[in-house]
Amino acid sequence: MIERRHRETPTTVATLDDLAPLADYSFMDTLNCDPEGKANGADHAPRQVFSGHYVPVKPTPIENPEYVAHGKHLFHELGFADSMAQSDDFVRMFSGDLSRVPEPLRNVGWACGYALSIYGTEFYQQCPFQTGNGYGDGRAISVLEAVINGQRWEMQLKGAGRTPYCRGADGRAVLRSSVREFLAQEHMHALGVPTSRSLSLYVSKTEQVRRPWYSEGSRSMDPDILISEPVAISTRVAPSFIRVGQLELFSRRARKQEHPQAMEELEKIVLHLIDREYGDAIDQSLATAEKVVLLAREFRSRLTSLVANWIRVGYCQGNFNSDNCAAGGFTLDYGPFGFCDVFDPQYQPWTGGGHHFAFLNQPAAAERNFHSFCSAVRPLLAGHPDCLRQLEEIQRDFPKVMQAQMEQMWAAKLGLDAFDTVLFRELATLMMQTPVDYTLFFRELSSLPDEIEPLKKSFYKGATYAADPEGIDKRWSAWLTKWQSLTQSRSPEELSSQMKLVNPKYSLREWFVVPAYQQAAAGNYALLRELQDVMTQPYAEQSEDVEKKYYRLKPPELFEVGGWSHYSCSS
Ligand SMILES: Nc1ncnc2c1ncn2[C@@H]1O[C@H](COP(=O)(O)OP(=O)(O)OP(=O)(O)O)[C@@H](O)[C@H]1O
Ligand SMILES: [Mg+2]
Repeated sequence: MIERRHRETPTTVATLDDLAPLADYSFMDTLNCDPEGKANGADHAPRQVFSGHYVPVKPTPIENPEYVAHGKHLFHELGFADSMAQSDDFVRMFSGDLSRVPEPLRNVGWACGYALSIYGTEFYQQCPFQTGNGYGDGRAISVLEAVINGQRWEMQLKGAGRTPYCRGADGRAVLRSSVREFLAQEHMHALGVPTSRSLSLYVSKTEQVRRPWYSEGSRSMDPDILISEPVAISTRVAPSFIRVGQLELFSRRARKQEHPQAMEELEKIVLHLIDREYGDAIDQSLATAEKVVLLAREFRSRLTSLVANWIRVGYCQGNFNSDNCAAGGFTLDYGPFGFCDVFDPQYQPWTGGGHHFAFLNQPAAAERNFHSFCSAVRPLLAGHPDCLRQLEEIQRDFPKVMQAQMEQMWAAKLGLDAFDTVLFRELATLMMQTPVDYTLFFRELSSLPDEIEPLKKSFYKGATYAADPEGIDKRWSAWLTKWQSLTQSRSPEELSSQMKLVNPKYSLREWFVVPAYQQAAAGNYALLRELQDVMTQPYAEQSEDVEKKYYRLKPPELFEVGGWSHYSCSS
């Protein structure tokens, strides 16, 4: 759990003409296109898509696009020149206008269907046709696969207009949600947590859409007004965007024998997933059934590690359905997410999300998604009893592996060689009763305080604390003494610096992001840039100025305010 070093390659891509030859659309030869799809991609009305892995769709460009931000670290990793993000042809392409891209870039993108399971239960109601054939990328359109420095990346526009899966909605994303997703992806990567990455963000200077939102200072749970917001297109990048829900779609069709190619389509999408996400871990020459067993084992390892990392950094995904669970084991879909302030096992910023997706329930939610994954790939093991048995075992042991990851993570946060149940239980109780700011507490602890005074910087001092401050302080002192005795064998310098690579100093709290997207909507990107800077070095001490602004408790007046502490709509 250390901060990623950014592998930078020399700039080789300075223009779209340099990028064009790196494009590789070979997936179109191995995966199936929707037979009813239109080659020109003029396919924007909601309809059922009965088969095929992808539908050709032309993005709908936003009007009068303006540059907002680009992912500088990703640009450098890819060898892209920073100046390209503001060049006319790049802006045009990544704000949705593919009409003039240089060959061999194509002027039609693609969208994919997927199914939905919520907490392990299959859903069809969200599909306008009640069949599952109308659900999928409703506003996400991929425009390119490219092999850059030996690595393959898919680039996907979000908010690029309607697709056959739009369900009657506008296919747009507003600047607010795009800024949130853009910053969070960069922050997550810098935290060392696997994630889709931010490439670029453009806003329209003229096009707006209406969305339900909160009036200023509103304490309502649900939005109480409709506001007009500028539309934006952000581009995210990953080796693939295959979701657990996507495997489920093809598996459901195979199970119900919906068409003659259904089983073959399931096998193809699973092999494609292995190729894009697990190429290093799974030997290509194996038979499909053996590959599937290895895939399940590797995905379990990635998913459990991912969720332990989310909890390490205080992240709640909020809507951890199977369609928001990337089969490559990284964070996907920053919708109603949040980074917590107060430590609260039930923290869930999304008012529609329910407790099953709350902060410390994420391991259980991940298990449900893993069950959905196992059910989806199981048909490929028919006739292979040994592989079926192995898959069952892998599925059955999920909680054990998850628990081991969690204990390892808590031990690392506390600078311990091994997890100590008693110490942790007392800490969790104290953190809830005081309560503490999660980020501040662990960061202060990482400086190895002699007494509890420095830790008090993280105290919110709620009713339980106020009723008996001396009593609680005493328990904190006793806890600290016990913790000190367990860490004594390590050199203090080494312990502290190791803990500071596990416990970030800065986290992307919602009340930092709100003013940044508000300013951005008024055309001022200064705060957004500052946040981009601060939050891409979350483990660094940074300047006194930065510390004063971003290393502090959440102001009391911002608790329980709609849009700042909770939200119902994320798009
Ligand atoms: N404005 C919109 N127009 C069309 N489809 C939409 C819109 N907003 C959301 N959707 C679709 O509704 C579904 C549920 O939305 P959700 O918030 O999980 O996804 P999202 O944030 O749009 O997408 P992703 O999971 O791709 O990050 C998704 O399939 C999404 O494509
Ligand atoms: Mg989603």
